[in-house]
Amino acid sequence: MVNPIATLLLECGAIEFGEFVLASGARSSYYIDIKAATTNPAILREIGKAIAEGWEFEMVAGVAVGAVPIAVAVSLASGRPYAIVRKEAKDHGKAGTIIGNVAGKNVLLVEDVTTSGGSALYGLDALRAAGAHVDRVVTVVDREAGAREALAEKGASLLALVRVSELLDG
Ligand SMILES: O=P(O)(O)OC[C@H]1O[C@H](OP(=O)(O)OP(=O)(O)O)[C@H](O)[C@@H]1O
Ligand SMILES: O=C(O)c1cc(=O)[nH]c(=O)[nH]1
Repeated sequence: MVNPIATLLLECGAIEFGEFVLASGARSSYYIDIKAATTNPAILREIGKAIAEGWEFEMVAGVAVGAVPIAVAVSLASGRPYAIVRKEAKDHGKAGTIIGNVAGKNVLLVEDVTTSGGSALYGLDALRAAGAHVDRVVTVVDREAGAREALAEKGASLLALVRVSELLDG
């Protein structure tokens, strides 16, 4: 295994086999417990560094909850500000869906795992509606289950630190 992030995911036991229902409603015989990786500071730091060193951007953004620690790690590694896309709009205080001023910014959207791409598409639409320029999504693990194609239809490319086939095929 030459992909250092894939090695870290395997070492922390993030790949589990069993019966799982995914966010999209699909069923799967395996699950990438990405939170096992992103709650580990050493692994989170490496993920943040890999994304910060891999791509150019003015701001990084993530959809709550899973992508938030990743956006923060990328922000700390790059010195660039981050934004959070809420799953539900807040209706009190500074109401709204997006935390951070993304208008007119070249924003890199990050995801922890992509399966159907539903969460990434939601983030893309929300950021664009707020005036951000977003045409790239970087995911830690792409399950190679349609996200790439779904994002391409919206004019965005999906870039993955790890493809699930690398984890499953060894
Ligand atoms: O590509 P998709 O089919 O959208 O699936 C991937 C999404 O599913 C998971 O989120 P989940 O809804 O479990 O929420 P969480 O991040 O709040 O845990 C994961 O964190 C991704 O955001
Ligand atoms: O599609 C999902 O919901 C999903 C799949 C997976 O392997 N890991 C995860 O955290 N979410």
